[in-house]
Amino acid sequence: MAPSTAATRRKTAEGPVKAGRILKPKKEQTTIKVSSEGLELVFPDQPLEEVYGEPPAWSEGRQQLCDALPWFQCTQGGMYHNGGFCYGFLIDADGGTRSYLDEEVIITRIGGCCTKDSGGNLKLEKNQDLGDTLVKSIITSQNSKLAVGLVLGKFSWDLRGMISNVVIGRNNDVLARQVPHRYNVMDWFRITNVWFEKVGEKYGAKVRFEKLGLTKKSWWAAKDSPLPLPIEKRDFETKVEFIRCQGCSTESPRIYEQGWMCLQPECSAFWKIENAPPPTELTFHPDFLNVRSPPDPQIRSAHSLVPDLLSTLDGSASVSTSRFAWKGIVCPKCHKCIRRTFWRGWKCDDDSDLGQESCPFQMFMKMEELSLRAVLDDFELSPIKRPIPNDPKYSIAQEDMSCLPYQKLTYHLEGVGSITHFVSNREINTRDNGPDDLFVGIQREDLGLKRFRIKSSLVAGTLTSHFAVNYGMPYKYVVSVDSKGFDEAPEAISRVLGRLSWATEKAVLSCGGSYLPPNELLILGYFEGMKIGFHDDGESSLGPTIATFSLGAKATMSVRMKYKYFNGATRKVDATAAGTLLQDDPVLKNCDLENERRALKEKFDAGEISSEGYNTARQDLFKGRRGKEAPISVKMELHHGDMVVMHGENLQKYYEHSVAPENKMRFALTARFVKPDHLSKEEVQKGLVSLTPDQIYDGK
Ligand SMILES: O=C(O)CCC(=O)C(=O)O
Repeated sequence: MAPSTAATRRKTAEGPVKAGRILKPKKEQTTIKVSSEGLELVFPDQPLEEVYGEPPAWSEGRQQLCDALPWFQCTQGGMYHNGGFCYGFLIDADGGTRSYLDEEVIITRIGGCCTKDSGGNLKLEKNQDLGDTLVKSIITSQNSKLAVGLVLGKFSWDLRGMISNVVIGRNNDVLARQVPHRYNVMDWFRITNVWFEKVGEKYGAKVRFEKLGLTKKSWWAAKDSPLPLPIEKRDFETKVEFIRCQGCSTESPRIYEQGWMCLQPECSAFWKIENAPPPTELTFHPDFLNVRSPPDPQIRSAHSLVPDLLSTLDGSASVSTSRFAWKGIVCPKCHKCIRRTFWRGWKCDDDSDLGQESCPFQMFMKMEELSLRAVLDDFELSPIKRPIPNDPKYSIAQEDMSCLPYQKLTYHLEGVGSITHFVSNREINTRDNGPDDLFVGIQREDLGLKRFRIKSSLVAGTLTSHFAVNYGMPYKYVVSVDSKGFDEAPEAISRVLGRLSWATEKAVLSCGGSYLPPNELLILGYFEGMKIGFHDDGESSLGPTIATFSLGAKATMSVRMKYKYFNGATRKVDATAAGTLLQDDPVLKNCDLENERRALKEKFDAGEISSEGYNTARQDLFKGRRGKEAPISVKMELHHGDMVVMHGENLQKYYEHSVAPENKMRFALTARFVKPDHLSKEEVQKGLVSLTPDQIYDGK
């Protein structure tokens, strides 16, 4: 027999708890509630039992976990599947009715096909069958003898000032164990059974996992529980009984104590014990819980449970800036999953996950300099003068000779603004203190580049896919980046500021604008595979001009109209709810339904239709149309040494841009004018620029 669990059986006043659906109690409640298909059972709180050990890896945030574990790369949902296989599974608050967990066996629902009801509880909204992607991938992993990594979530809430940790336990009751963290890596498990249960009027899939390594006591076992029996003393003879259904001739296992049922949803005998619906209080058959599969060397995991990324880093620049080097690691001291927040490495008490206890571990690499040869495939082989792209899909640039040796290309977006691309070349790049020297210089400085949390991210805690640091006036847009004063700026930064001031002036004056000297410089650093997604740099505290200087790897910059201006309405929340109409539709050139929208706007402006009439007409116009992203208007290849100046407030208001570098290391240094109003004296002080004559750039 398998070792008996030492789980404390918890009883309610009414009797044993029959299900493991956990509801978050309201603040003032002092009891834990467990629902059994609508029936809420209340039992008194009791002290938490200590667990036997420590998880091999853990995190308080989902992002950290996913960043460090290759077998659990899903920031949402309970299952990580890829290419048709299930690799990782989260056992969290909503395992469904009859969830079960002991030291070696876990039974839970497969997830998916659910919506949240008004209380935030998951409800099956449609039948989950063998065609469901999650069900298919779990069955494929089972058939392929692929072990699945399990993560135990802590369902915690503050109960009378103490954190409760509730785990579903043996015979469907609830274990109150001190699960140490929000996410706790358990172990590798084999999938032993996948079947369907009726839930209300629908049916959904369930899975039984069995721990692969039976020799070691599980860390989540109760502290004082007995050690597991040695393998040679285990009972591998007990088997789950399989019975053939007379209706569909398919075998189903005997899973429930109360009787055998056909578990094929399409069979008329499905979910019936002797032709009658089963009792609501179903429990698992002891054999189904106690059966253990004999060791099978063919069942293996596809990954390491806790990858040792650090041991693979040799300190060379090409390794430390590669894609895998900005993955998370598992702290070798405290086993916390840590993201690579810092340019030079990892720090266990980084501030990417707020409110965590700290551990002194940090791993900062020396970061050897990367040569231009390593990041530019066509270094020394690239054309001295680049042909101007004239793909009719995109806006065509106008070239002028006013800034030679730069090729000066200007894209005019009617009624919106202009984008000026200063295309560099070998002559410019190789000059003393030019882009080639600056690429080396900037790598030598410890600029304090860091990844920050994206404030508006759909998935809380997402970090930017680039490192950033700000100099000069504070710039708090998109991410809040602590600003350092220009008086602390290294030489290379001041020289870049000189260049960007030159480019800003040239671009702005040539389109009749007024030049505001930049007083802020944001440095972005990209490793292999990093990028900046679509965003705008518009903010009322910023001037209308933004100038960017590129160093290192080539990148593609794309500029497109924002969704709402292209479509005339905000994004639909879901297929049924229409997006909100723009209050004041600018009807930009090349927006969707441009002529129709313009005609309606003209009628409205001329007072021929009321505001309701205008809205109804627009709603009719957009009816049944799927909104879509605007096509790319301007596409630019940004090369080492190039500068781009975006000018016009409306450009940031109506358009957005993204940049995707192509190789291992790139820096983008972006200068803006931040309006000094509302800033403190100290903040204004940071933005004071005094370039030496040598740092002022003359365009050569
Ligand atoms: O990497 C780049 O060139 C883009 C920089 C950028 O978009 C920004 O700083 O807002």
